[in-house]
Amino acid sequence: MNDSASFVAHARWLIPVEPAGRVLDHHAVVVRDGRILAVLPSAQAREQFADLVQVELPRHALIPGLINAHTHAAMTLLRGLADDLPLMPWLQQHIWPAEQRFVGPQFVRDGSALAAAEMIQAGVTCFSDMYFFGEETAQVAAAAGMRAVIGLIAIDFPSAYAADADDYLRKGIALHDAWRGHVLIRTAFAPHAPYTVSDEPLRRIATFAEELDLPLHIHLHETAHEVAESEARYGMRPLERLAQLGLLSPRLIGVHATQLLAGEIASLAAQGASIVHCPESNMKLASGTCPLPALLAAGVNVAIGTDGAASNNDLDLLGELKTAGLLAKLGAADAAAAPAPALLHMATLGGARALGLDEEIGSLVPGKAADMVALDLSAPHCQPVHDPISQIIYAAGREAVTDVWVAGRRLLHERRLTTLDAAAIVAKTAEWGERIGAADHNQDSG
Ligand SMILES: CSC[C@H]1O[C@@H](n2cnc3c(O)ncnc32)[C@H](O)[C@@H]1O
Ligand SMILES: [Zn+2]
Repeated sequence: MNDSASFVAHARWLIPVEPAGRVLDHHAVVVRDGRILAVLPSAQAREQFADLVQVELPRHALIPGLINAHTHAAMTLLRGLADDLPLMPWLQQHIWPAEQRFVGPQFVRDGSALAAAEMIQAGVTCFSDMYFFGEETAQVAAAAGMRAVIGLIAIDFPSAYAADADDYLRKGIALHDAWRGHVLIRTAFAPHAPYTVSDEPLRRIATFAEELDLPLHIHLHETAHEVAESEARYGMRPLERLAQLGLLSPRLIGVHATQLLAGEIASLAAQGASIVHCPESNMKLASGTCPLPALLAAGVNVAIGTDGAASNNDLDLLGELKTAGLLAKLGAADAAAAPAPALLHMATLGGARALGLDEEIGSLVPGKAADMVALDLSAPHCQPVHDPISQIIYAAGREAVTDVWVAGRRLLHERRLTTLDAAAIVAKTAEWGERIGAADHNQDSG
């Protein structure tokens, strides 16, 4: 652990997330060896911990690091490639052909570095990824000092990454073994979706997830078309099929969930499963609306994700929270739906719980890792600060993020990336932009 992992951060407002909705004025977080030792009034901290470096955040709110619970990091290189399409034509006619043509280790490395830079600048300290060549994303995240949960993917069709179901599983387990015990990198099984993974691999994945004690991350009930196709093909809805195959458990992280019956919400709650809400991707692809207020009312653990940059088109998690709040209020015709503290919970403790990391991250309490984000609320568009939590979500946004720490290491220092070379990343991205832009991605255009 480096020296800088021990310090005292003094914030104008400290928002620990636990207990929910609490805002502490003029409080400090004492960090020792990358862990939170204490949270206490600043004046007291200055006396008791005078020997440590004092970090001053006089105009700032200090919150737990944000957790992007569903993304495809390397898809930053496909940002804006195919807008204004619904999910299946978007995937089948544009994204999958482009991936077949371009995705390889270097693509994933460069795209993941771009995503890491964007996410750190937006206050994201941990992301859960689902993409080909996860080893590359793991290396990029670890080198950047970010936490990541790398998806051990499975899909029924061959790719540059793997030939068949056995190959995907073998490579996934090798990836898991290679990173076992790493401080920042974890893994999760990540079968793509019920409509692209057959029964046999899904059954095996459920068994492996139990044996290895890993989460199970899958796109689920993303569109009405997915549900109708499952009914026609299997005689049941996707969630029911997953339940029959042994996937419905506290490990399950279902992403999107725009089509849920009341009984399905009840069984997700009863099983302790988690849902990742991706409102902007759902809106952009016109996939449907995740019933956030009903999920929260039923006690389902809800996290938030951006999805990939090709269907969003950014990795701005605070922006995603604002969208989630506005959409919930409109959809429920209830301005009290999804209050700001509940939204912040989704991006912190809710994400941590979904990923099985809630003992380690998700709130600013003693014992947890010092994953923290400082936001400067002094800009005109953030003034006055009646309610810092509301301000962060509805007025400040990612532009206010000035400093980011993971396990006490400062990855963003007064808006400057410390572990990534932004100029080099942008230059490499421009090269990919030219290569990808020069190609024809529309499978229908002959
Ligand atoms: C097996 S790697 C992940 C796979 O998922 C594709 N993808 C990206 N966004 C979505 C989405 O919203 N729904 C379904 N699939 C998606 C991505 O392009 C990769 O092929
Ligand atoms: Zn996705």
